[in-house]
Amino acid sequence: MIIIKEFDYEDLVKATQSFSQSTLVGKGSHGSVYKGILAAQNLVLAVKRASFNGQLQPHPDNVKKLDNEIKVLSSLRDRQNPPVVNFLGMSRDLGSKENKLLVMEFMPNGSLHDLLHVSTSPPLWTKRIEIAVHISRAVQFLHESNPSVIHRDIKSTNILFDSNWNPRLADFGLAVSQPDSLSRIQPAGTIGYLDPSYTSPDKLSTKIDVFSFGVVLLEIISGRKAIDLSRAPSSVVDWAMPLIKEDQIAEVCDKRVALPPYMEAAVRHILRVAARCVSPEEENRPEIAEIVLTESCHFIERVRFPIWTMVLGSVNSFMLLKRKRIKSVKCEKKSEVGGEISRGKIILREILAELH
Ligand SMILES: Nc1ncnc2c1ncn2[C@@H]1O[C@H](COP(=O)(O)OP(=O)(O)OP(=O)(O)O)[C@@H](O)[C@H]1O
Repeated sequence: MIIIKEFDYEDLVKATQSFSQSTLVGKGSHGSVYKGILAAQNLVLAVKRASFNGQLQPHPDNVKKLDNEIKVLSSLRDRQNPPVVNFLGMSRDLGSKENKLLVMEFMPNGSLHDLLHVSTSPPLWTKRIEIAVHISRAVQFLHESNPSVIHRDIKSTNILFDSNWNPRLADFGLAVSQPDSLSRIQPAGTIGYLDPSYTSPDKLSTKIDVFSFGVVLLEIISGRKAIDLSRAPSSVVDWAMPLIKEDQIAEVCDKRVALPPYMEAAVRHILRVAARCVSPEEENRPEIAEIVLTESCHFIERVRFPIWTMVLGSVNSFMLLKRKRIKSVKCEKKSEVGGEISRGKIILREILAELH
């Protein structure tokens, strides 16, 4: 992986065709992201610029958020292949706020939000579980980084897929790094994902990310948006919680894709984890490490187990077939050896002979 820390501003202007509409990927609350191609280095980039908010200069609040994003992403850069969007660098400091640009690896496969709510082919259940496990690891990576990072805006639009369709956490505009002066940071986030008890700066903790992660889990399993005003209740949490409590798992599951019976246990487990994550009381929510280290192993084991039962099932059918075919052989063998040879041994010997 090529890591370039500082990009020439003019090169980025050229790469994005002067921030043309045709290269605009999307606009967020504080910045716009453009797709850029640096032909010389054979790099496809996502270039983020602070929004101007109708002014001639980028708005200072937006520049602050972009600065924050650069600071947090650069602090997470050390690890190889981090589960967050790959930070490549920024524009060389020319002393002008207008020229401040964040440069990331381009994520070509859209967001989890699009996959769940826009795509005409919603993800299969194994993919959903894989995504859930990946995101839990990404959140753990942030919380266990040194210094620890709280994302504060975990949501399906901020989970982007890389070229291998692995989900990565993006948009660190609201992220806080622990040594920051926490007492001055006002609560922020996105309605529908925001921990309702996060009402004052002193309530900031990693558990607010755990709450948002729980909402994302509910979204992944149900295929419902975090907030859908066309439904009652509009919040996925308010809708799903009573159903999970009554163990009405099938009711919560996205009906666009049939849930294979062997995956029911894994999905039930994820929904129970989600219910704990979105618990109104912070102390009842698990730490992300607990979810990743214990629960995700269960997800995988529970999903893999049926594969083994299928393999064992096929071996069993094969044995039965063989058993029928060698029934007569068995009698001949018995008389041949003149002794009591166990039925199992003969069957096994015959099968092994055939396999040779
Ligand atoms: N590295 C990237 N590669 C490809 N697309 C990206 C990348 N980063 C962001 N985007 C896309 O650019 C758009 C703007 O992203 P941004 O993170 O600024 O805001 P947002 O998450 O959409 O909104 P908000 O800031 O309100 O949370 C989104 O459509 C997002 O999917």
